[in-house]
Amino acid sequence: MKPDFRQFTPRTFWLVTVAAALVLVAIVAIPQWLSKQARLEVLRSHVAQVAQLAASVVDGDLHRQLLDPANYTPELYARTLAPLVRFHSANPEMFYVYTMVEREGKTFFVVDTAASDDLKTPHNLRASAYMEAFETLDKEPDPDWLQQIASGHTYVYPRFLRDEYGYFLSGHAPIYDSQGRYSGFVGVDFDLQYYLAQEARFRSISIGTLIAALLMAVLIGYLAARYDHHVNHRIDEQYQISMHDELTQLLNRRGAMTSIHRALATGASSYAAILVDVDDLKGINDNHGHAAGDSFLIKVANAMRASVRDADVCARLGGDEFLVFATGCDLDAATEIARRILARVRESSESLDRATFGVSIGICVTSPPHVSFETMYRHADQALYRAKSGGKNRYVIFDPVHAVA
Ligand SMILES: Nc1nc2c(ncn2[C@@H]2O[C@H](COP(=O)(O)OP(=O)(O)OP(=O)(O)O)[C@@H](O)[C@H]2O)c(=O)[nH]1
Repeated sequence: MKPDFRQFTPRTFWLVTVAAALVLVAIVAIPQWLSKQARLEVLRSHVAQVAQLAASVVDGDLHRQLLDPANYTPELYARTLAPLVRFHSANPEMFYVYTMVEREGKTFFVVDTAASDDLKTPHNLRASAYMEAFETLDKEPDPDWLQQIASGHTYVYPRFLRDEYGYFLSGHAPIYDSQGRYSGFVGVDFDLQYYLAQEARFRSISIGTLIAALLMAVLIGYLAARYDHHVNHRIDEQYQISMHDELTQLLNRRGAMTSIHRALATGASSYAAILVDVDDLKGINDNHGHAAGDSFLIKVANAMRASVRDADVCARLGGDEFLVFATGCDLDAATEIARRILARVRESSESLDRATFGVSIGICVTSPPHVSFETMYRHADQALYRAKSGGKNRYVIFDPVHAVA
């Protein structure tokens, strides 16, 4: 059989897809987020090392002299700057390389490699002037960052920060003169673009794995929804089989009882129980074979089905006993149903070429408040007994006068 791919339960599809997407995206995204943090940490330690190297190339004695504006000469500035320019030219991934000094909590540029014509850099840099004040536009993440540098630590910002030169991850390392005195500090700036260029290589992998996770979630949702549909379909099929008679496809006793209880709950004005019993089925079996008996049972079932409304309960209770349970059905309507069944059975037995084939019918009609199926069934059965004893192939209405307790 060709599979029908539309056969699935949409509700299950969406529930499972969303749940699977949450789990899979979390499984994919959390390691990605953690590895992004790890990559930033790797970059920070790289920036720290570069800052330490830059600090080590600065002549601390010259730099110490330059910290006092009274000592400033272009010549002293150029001599102090020269080794830093060579260092910067050898490491073109850096943006700005400079030195600074702190005065009363504020920072001022001392030398800046961007001020040198000898600097070899692919970047278009704006040079800061000697003793130009510096300020970040973002809030300083560590209020004591200057104290940390002054006490000998290499300080790297925890994240990229914005100042008037751009977005940078900056590293700062202290400079010491030949007597070991703290003499200002070096700054190296790594531009955000540098970081983004590194990250771009990971981004396509991240997006690819996220899309794969989402597609996987959709597939899981679809397979779960198909399985759910299949299982429900099988359960439904089993339920239908358990409720129906195999030979006639009418409801069986269990199916009848379920439908009757549902019908009784509707609180209709009247109910009719019409019991139909095949006449002399044993004789039919004996004389014409079991198959003929079966065939007649099917004809009786068809005659009953054709004589009632779709909403009425039409069942084979077992053997040769059938039942119609009709809701909102008064005595006239019930009698009419019985007549129709008899007529149709007669028609079908003519086609069987056996005038003796027939059914007997017992009718019981009741109105609320005292509607009990068990009682109705018993009364219909008493009426049926009278139909049989009265000569068969007829219907009899239950008469309380003949009631047997
Ligand atoms: N062919 C066939 N016969 C069945 C089936 N179920 C029950 N029977 C037969 O139906 C007969 C019912 O016998 P009885 O209850 O004596 O009823 P009856 O022979 O119809 O006689 P009356 O009801 O008195 O008219 C039995 O011989 C069962 O074997 C069935 O599914 N197919």
